Order: sequence, then C-alpha cells, then structure tokens
Amino acid sequence: MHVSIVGSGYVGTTVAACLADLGHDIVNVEIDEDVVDALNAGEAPIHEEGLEQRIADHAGSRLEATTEYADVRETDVTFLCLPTPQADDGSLELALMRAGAEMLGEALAPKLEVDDHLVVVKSTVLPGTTEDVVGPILEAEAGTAVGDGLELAMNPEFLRMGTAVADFLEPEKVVIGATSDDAAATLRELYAPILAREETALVETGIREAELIKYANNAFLASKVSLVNELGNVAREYGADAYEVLAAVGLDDRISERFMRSGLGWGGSCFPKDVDALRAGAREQGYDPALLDAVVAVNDAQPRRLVGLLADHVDLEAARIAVLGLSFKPGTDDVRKSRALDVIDVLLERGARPVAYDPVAMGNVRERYPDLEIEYAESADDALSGADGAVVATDWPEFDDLSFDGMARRVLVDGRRIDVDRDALEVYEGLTW
Ligand SMILES: NC(=O)C1=CN([C@@H]2O[C@H](COP(=O)(O)OP(=O)(O)OC[C@H]3O[C@@H](n4cnc5c(N)ncnc54)[C@H](O)[C@@H]3O)[C@@H](O)[C@H]2O)C=CC1
Ligand SMILES: O=C(O)[C@H]1O[C@H](OP(=O)(O)OP(=O)(O)OC[C@H]2O[C@@H](n3ccc(=O)[nH]c3=O)[C@H](O)[C@@H]2O)[C@H](O)[C@@H](O)[C@@H]1O
Repeated sequence: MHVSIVGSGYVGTTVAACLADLGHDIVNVEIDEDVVDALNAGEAPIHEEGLEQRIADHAGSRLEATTEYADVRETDVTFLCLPTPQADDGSLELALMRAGAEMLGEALAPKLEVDDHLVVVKSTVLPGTTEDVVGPILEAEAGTAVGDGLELAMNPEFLRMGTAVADFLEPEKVVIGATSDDAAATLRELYAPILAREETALVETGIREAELIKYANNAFLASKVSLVNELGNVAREYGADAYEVLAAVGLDDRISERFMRSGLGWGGSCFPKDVDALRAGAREQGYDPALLDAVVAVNDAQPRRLVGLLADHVDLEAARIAVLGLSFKPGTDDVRKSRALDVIDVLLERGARPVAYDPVAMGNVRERYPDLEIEYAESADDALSGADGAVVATDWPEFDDLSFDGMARRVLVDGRRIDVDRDALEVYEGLTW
C-alpha cells in the first residue's frame, strides 16, 4: 500500500520504518528539513533500537521523506503523527494538528476530485477531535465531504520510548475507530502481518472510543504508578518493604506484576501531558476528575519527599549532591518532564550544589535548560567524588555498579530502587521502602 505519514518524530519515524519493513511504500512529510535530510540519507533522526537499520534498509526505495505535502497525492492513506502538546493551562493544544490538517486538506483537493483517500489520526487527541476538528478542516480545504471519497479513522499508538520498534511491530492490541467499513478494512489490510500474530488483539470501535482508549490507557498506567507510590510511602511509614509487598500483590493476575515500581514517579513527554489533557477535557465536559487530580498530586510530591529524606542526613546548604540520572526513564535521552529535574529544582531551592551525571541525557538538559545552575560530571564516579550525598533519579542499569569510595559522606537516597551495595554506604535510604 502507498502510505504517507505527516510528522516524523518518535511516532511518525517509527511507524514509517516499520510499515516500510512490512512491505509498504512510505512518504514522510515533515517540516523540519534536517529530519527530512537524515531520513533520505538513511539515518534515524531519533535513537530507538532497530530503527536505524530499518531506515538504512529502506531509504531511497520504500521510504522517502519530503517537506512537500503535495506528495501525499501519490498515496492511498495518510497518517497524522503530529505533536499534541499541552497549552499553558494543561489543556490539549491543537494548533499544530489544525495547521497540519489544513495543509493536508489543501494538498488532497485535486486527488479527491478523482480518487478516494483515507486520513488516519494517530496522534493522541481527546474524543471529538478527529470528527469535529480534523474532519471539518479537511472537508473545508479539500472541498470534499467525509464519506464522499474522503474517509476518516482514528488509530491510537501505544508504543513506549526505548522499545518503540518492538512495541509497534508486536503490540498487544491494534485499535481502529473508523467512519466506514472501507476505512477499517484498509487499516486491517495495512496491519495484516501484525494482526496475524496470535498475541495481538484487534479492537474495532467508534472514533470517540478509539480516542478515549488512548487516554484511558495512559491514565490507568499513571494511576497505577501513583498508587504504588502511595502504597510505598505508607509501607515506609510502617517500616515495611514496599517491593516485597507489591511483588506479592502483583501475583493476583487482576493486578499484574508490571508497572509496579514505586519511587520518584512518572515523567516524560506523554503521561504528564495526557493525564492533564484528560483532566482539563473532563472539566470542560462538566465532570470533576478528583481521582486523576490526586494521581497527579501524589506524583508531584515525590521529588520533594526524596530531597526531604536526604535532608534528614545532610545539611543541604552549600552541600555537593550527586544527582544520578537525568532522563525520564532509562534507555532514552528524553528529559521532558523528567522527575530528575524536579529533584534538582528542590535541591537548588534548598541551597544545595547539584552535580549531575547521565550516560546519554546531559546534552539535552544543557540544550533545553541552559540557565540551570548545576555542574555536569563526566561519569557517575566523578559526580560522587567529594559529594556530601547522592540521589538516584533514573534507574540506569550501570548505576547498579556504583562505587562510593570517593564520597565525602556516603549517603545515598535511592528514588528508583537500584541494586547497589548497601553495605558500602553509611546511609542507604529508599524513597518508598
Ligand atoms: N512519543 C511517544 O512515545 C508517543 C507519542 N504519542 C503521540 O503521538 C503524537 C506525536 O508524538 P511524537 O512523535 O512523540 O512527537 P514529536 O514531537 O517527536 O514529533 C512530531 C514531528 O512533527 C513535525 N511537525 C510539526 N508540525 C508539522 C507539520 N505541520 N507538518 C509536518 N510535520 C510537522 C515536527 O517537526 C516533529 O518532527 C502525539 O500526539 C503524542 O502524544 C503516542 C504514543 C507514543
Ligand atoms: O502515550 C505515550 O506516548 C506512551 O506513554 C508511555 O510510554 P513512555 O512515556 O515511553 O514510558 P513508560 O515506560 O510508560 O514510563 C513512563 C514513566 O513512568 C515511570 N514508571 C514506569 C513504570 C513503573 O513501574 N514505575 C515508574 O515510575 C517511568 O520511570 C517513566 O518516568 C506508555 O507506556 C506507552 O504505552 C504510551 O504509548
């Protein structure tokens, strides 16, 4: 099938490379020329395992990138993989989606005079966005009504950063919300090799349901982590080990052992914005999402609690504190809404001198937060050298082998339950255990 993909970030690039791998012909439409050049040169604009090879294999044959929207006319289906960030008040910001839909509609106008086209929203959007915002913009620009050759569908994406390719090619579910049977059939055909897997469920539903499934999924996962954090905080008060408690709780298959790691909480480019968008959307609909508000409140409190634990042992004023890990989770250099940055803010507020180390994310912090007054270390050992205390903010596997010999005071507060040699420390404290 000929497929165009608008937006070539984490999702668009992964979808493009994987669909090319499945045998489809892909055109990526992207406004960032550097990304277009990288893709056409066979290079991955983002780091994800298995992506570079797939792009190198297919660039110049089944995979090409362009800044020209007109090229979508050569394709049968277009996926919108545009960013859906947060507005200042936390609500869903649709300006980029609207702009992309306008350009797409305009580009599709000549094609729709003679041929059909399916537009699929893959970005995370609140219920109603596909039918009430994207659809009408496409109709106005293309001069064709939905159902009259222009078809609409919503197909949310559940991949995780760090395992994007494997998650896309081997998902637990493919969710399709479509305006017509033909649109759903086109997507079933496109995903045929994935749907042939026994482990992958196909969910065919309405467009609004498809939109909400994505938010409900992320809200559930974020809530699960906040709940284990709350239980972890309670366990700590009782002097009980939350990891032992939750490992046993997870044996109940209604609960499951996955996503049970308590500690500093959730960050990243997805959970925070999606939970906030759902809360804002629910309020707009007249519903008060009290539980989701609490889920965010528990998450927001963890960094301060972590620094509080450190302050029980170290006078933070002018203290050199090693911050181990900056990315929002291991396996990625993404620092958006990383809990590590909240820890640093609290440390700075309390007069400490943070010295940060991360194996891959320091460049991104420097670039995004040039005014952040912290020192960057060359290695974890460097960060720990002469430190009056240390915190673990990201559970990079290499931190399991830390040596604390060079520390001025061997005090470690672990926000991620890593596997360090506790006997080598004067104080080992866990945030939730
Ligand atoms: N990153 C993730 O792990 C996941 C993200 N999502 C959702 O997918 C959507 C896209 O997210 P990401 O790929 O992470 O975003 P991203 O920010 O990594 O990439 C978006 C790309 O779109 C490009 N772009 C912006 N405006 C454009 C336009 N008018 N025309 C063409 N290209 C344009 C940008 O230059 C950028 O390369 C969001 O709604 C997000 O919530 C869903 C599942 C997973
Ligand atoms: O909508 C999205 O974009 C994506 O958001 C998340 O994926 P991601 O943000 O890449 O990362 P996760 O692995 O889910 O971790 C999110 C945060 O939760 C934290 N976490 C996760 C699991 C856990 O047990 N404990 C915990 O604190 C992680 O450290 C991280 O900060 C979802 O897992 C994906 O299914 C979804 O597609």
